[in-house]
Amino acid sequence: MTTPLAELHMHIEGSLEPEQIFALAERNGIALPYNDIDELRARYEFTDLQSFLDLYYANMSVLRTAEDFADLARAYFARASAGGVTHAEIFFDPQAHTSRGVALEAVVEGLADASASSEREFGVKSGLIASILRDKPVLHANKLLDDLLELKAPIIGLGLDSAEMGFPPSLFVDVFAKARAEGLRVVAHAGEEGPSEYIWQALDLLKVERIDHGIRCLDDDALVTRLVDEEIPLTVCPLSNVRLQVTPDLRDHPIRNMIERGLVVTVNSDDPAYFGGYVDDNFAALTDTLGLTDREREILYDNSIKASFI
Ligand SMILES: Nc1ncnc2[nH]cnc12
Ligand SMILES: [Zn+2]
Repeated sequence: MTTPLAELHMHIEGSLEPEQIFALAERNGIALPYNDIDELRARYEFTDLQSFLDLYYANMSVLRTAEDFADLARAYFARASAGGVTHAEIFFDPQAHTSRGVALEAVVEGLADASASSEREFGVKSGLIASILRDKPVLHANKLLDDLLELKAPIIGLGLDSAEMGFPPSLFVDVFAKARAEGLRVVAHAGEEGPSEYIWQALDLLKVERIDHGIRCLDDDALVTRLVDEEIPLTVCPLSNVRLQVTPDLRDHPIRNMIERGLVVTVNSDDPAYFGGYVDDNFAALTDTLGLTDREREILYDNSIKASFI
């Protein structure tokens, strides 16, 4: 029997592979600013989070219909399943689509359709987490939640992502309070590029149940103690951290230190089409580079199931 493994931090738009970008551009009659896949791939060199986000949002132009979103999610489930994933809680960024004229209904319909059959088709139990773009106006976030509730979108939770610095969790207290009151599970990206203060805010003000990334907690001993004592899971993304230069090299990645300090760490791919691979590729890289032990792997797998909402 396969060992259960949950992927808890993966943006479905970040699983859009270069080949799919070209196929969807052709299907939807969209002109791309690249002549071929190699020219596109040459752009996958990032200096920080924003340099990645610029390309990530630009490439979404090919996603137009419910079918596009369903195909994207099915391709992810197939690949994740091959990599040993049995549960997946996937983020999507509704505002990145509605802002360019794609109806929220189309986004939700496509993703919900693929998610509803992921267990039967791919052996991956799944749930959807709508994520707020924190670098957009707060009023847009409130409207997004209202629209999702009105649509009765089959989401399990609300998240917070996009450019972190200068967009603290404190801006989103009201929308997170409403989401919790509506029975949604809540998570937030915090402490990826931003300071440990943003992790405190996500816990104290948004009352999140997991922190996405969170590696900057290591700057703050009192925060580490809190995260350990309250067993707050951190969804860490090692290859992402290296590609976005949050960590200089995988050899320097603090994941072992985090495990040793008793943090509830999980391993995830974040944006697998952009950062060098899926969750199994992240585990393989940790094994090759840091000599991840069988015991550490077992802890990380166990943590992923404990931290899962589904
Ligand atoms: N690593 C990341 N950080 C913040 N927002 C994101 N959206 C997609 N990937 C992200
Ligand atoms: Zn992320």
